[in-house]
Amino acid sequence: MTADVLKISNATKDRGKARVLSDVSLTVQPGERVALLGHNGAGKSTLIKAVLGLTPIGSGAICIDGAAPGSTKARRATAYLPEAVSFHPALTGREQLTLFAKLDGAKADVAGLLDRVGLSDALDRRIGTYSKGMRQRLGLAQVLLGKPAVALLDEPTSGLDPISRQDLYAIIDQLAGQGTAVLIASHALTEVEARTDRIAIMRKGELVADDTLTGLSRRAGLPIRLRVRAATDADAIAAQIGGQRINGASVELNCSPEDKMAQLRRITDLGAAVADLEITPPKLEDLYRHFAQEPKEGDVS
Ligand SMILES: Nc1ncnc2c1ncn2[C@@H]1O[C@H](COP(=O)(O)OP(=O)(O)OP(=O)(O)O)[C@@H](O)[C@H]1O
Repeated sequence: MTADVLKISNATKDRGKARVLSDVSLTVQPGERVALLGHNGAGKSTLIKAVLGLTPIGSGAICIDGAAPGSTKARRATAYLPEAVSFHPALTGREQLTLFAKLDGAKADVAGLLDRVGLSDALDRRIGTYSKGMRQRLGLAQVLLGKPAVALLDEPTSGLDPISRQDLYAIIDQLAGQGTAVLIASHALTEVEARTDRIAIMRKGELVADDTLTGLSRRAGLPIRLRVRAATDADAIAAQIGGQRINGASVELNCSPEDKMAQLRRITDLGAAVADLEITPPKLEDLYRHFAQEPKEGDVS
């Protein structure tokens, strides 16, 4: 089993009378990409700041590659990309990254790194002329530079166009591929659904879910949608399997995760009467709504 390179155990923090972190335990392993989700004010930034050693926790423990937050070892092992990363506008991308490499004491292939993040055409341009997406890419080049054990990325794709977002996630994949444990705080559910290994959801300072998409689906028990396209007679299919006719040719029905296989067997028993079958599991958006929203009175969790 791989060791957890980031280990947060029962972290609790109060700000005045408000509990902003409540018994939060979360681990990230080398090469793992974990999404940290939650409504505004749920405590994501506070947790990241605590890992960076910028704000102390009241009780519990945080361990980064075996070291305490804020210690020299932890700081060397951690890279952080804030939501709106800023650099010296008068420096070029190459100069800025060379400066970081010197500060880091690392021998770096600066031009190669800038090429990796798609900035090879802009390496000798002043950062003041960069777009937001270019600055984010430069920020990720800085993260890649240190080969960190842990990378904390706060809304890394906010304000970027769709292609830049995809590029950024490709770079994040490279980062994880080199063994970095990546924690991504985000509100972009569709992106993290496709590009992370595990989803952690915070609600009012508590970690209310921490699992793979499949695990979250199972726990939430939200229905799976089956859409059956009839070869000729949709009414006959609806009569046999139930569900609703949604157009001339298809029938749609929802089933629980436990009933899925039984339903599929009933559908395949219909043989050539079925032309096609689509299975749609709950989307992260539905799962997020399920876990991040406050339970209503009478709900059983
Ligand atoms: N410096 C501060 N002083 C007092 N309270 C703060 C401070 N920073 C954050 N808080 C409070 O701590 C709680 C958690 O805030 P935090 O910024 O961690 O949430 P978040 O999940 O990162 O939200 P967002 O998605 O809006 O960035 C909120 O109630 C917030 O008002």
